[in-house]
Amino acid sequence: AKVLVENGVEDVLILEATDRIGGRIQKQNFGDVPVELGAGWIAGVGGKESNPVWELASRSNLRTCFSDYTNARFNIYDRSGEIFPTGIAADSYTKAVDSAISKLKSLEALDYECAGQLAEEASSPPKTPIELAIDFILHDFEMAEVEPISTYVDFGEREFLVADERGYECLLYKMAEEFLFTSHGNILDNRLKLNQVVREVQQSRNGVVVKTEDGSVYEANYVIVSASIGVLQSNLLSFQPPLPRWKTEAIQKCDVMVYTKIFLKFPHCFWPCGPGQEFFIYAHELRGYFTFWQHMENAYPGSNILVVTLTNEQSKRVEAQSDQETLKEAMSVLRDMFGSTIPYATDILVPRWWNNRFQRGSYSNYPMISDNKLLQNIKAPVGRIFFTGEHTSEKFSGYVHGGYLAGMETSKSLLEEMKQSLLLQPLLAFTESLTLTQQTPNSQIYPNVNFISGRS
Ligand SMILES: Cc1cc2nc3c(=O)[nH]c(=O)nc-3n(C[C@H](O)[C@H](O)[C@H](O)COP(=O)(O)OP(=O)(O)OC[C@H]3O[C@@H](n4cnc5c(N)ncnc54)[C@H](O)[C@@H]3O)c2cc1C
Repeated sequence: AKVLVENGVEDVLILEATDRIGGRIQKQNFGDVPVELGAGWIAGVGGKESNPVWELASRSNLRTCFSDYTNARFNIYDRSGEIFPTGIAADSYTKAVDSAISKLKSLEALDYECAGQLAEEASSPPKTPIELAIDFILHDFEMAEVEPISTYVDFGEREFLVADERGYECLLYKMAEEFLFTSHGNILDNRLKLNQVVREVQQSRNGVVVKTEDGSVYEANYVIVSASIGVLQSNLLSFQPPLPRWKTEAIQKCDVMVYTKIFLKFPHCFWPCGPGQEFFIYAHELRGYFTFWQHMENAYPGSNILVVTLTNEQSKRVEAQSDQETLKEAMSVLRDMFGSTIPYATDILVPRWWNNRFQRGSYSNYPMISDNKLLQNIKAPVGRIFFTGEHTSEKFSGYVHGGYLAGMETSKSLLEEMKQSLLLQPLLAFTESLTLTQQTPNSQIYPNVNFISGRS
């Protein structure tokens, strides 16, 4: 929206389903400190190019902490609370990396259709708890993307955790200030409409009609849909006429990753907090079972908060049960690692990204071997409807900077399209006056653009 306004398209409307802007960037106070339920890190810093989100953060003096994961693999606990000896951990890690790389190479060498099964057969699957834990860390975190990972190659390998009272979302408010009317940090501009759940997008030759859940109807020349890939896969939004098959097939083919950070508050700290101990791992027979832990003492000293990250099936499982059941499970894991005398957590916070009908997951995850056509089809406009969001970013899908850069790129494509249609206007008007006798041709192009979502 900011790019459009800065290029003279002032008549924009942002329709956001929830009562806040930010989407998957969301701060919540927990145990006296602000925690990030969604994006927490600025990933890709210190490289040859500057990450645009890092630049925004620097301009806002956002407080961040460097995250050093290098030691995590040497902090692997077994179920009796013993830390695996460094040699065993290093060997298991090397073995898992080699196996992942050879699996990837065999996938690349084979036809995609049958590659998955053959590669599975070629590599020996992880079996022991330590192998399963390392496999989880590698595939659900470090190597979840196709190599080379553009974020690290272009912007650098360092990652910084946002630890600022204003939250990661303050970057969005800062951006809003530059093109919307704001006062004391509140957005008062009526071009932002909150609590507007878009349910239907109807397009015709002349424009687009957008209908929301509360019965409001908006008309525009163009629409940009920036709902997540999970929402596009769900039945929240309907399109009239229906989207073409190449579009719906591409949308359905993209995987959605569920990533859940569970926060636990304790009366005091009982875990090691020295250098290299921010991240630790629990090895269990069930892959991904409360595997990846982080303490928040580096971000907020004295906060006594632990964070455990679950993904995919484990995320969906805990979302479906009560927080008290999840707390019981987490406590039993912590007692395995640190003994039975540790205090019981006084509070728990379990975000539910999968069951959130305005998200349906955490971020897009393109198949390891996918042809570029899939992404091109997901982002391609359909007539007057344009698509944006992290899932449309060619190089940075899954990240905040992916969403940010995709928004700018989509708006530029739309500006280009508007320019082209203005150039064609006299010609169209002439043809219409020939065919529609007695009717005044509607040759006026409205500058307004309806824009779905709070994130550009
Ligand atoms: C738990 C978690 C951890 C993450 N960690 C990181 C990280 O550390 N670093 C990083 O860079 N990235 C991370 N990400 C990814 C990052 O948050 C996203 O890639 C990015 O924020 C997506 O921005 P977006 O604008 O594409 O989508 P969103 O932020 O999802 O914006 C889409 C908006 O559309 C609205 N909407 C949906 N449907 C409708 C509708 N029908 N009508 C109106 N409005 C609608 C939604 O409410 C939302 O506000 C994480 C995400 C999650 C969930």
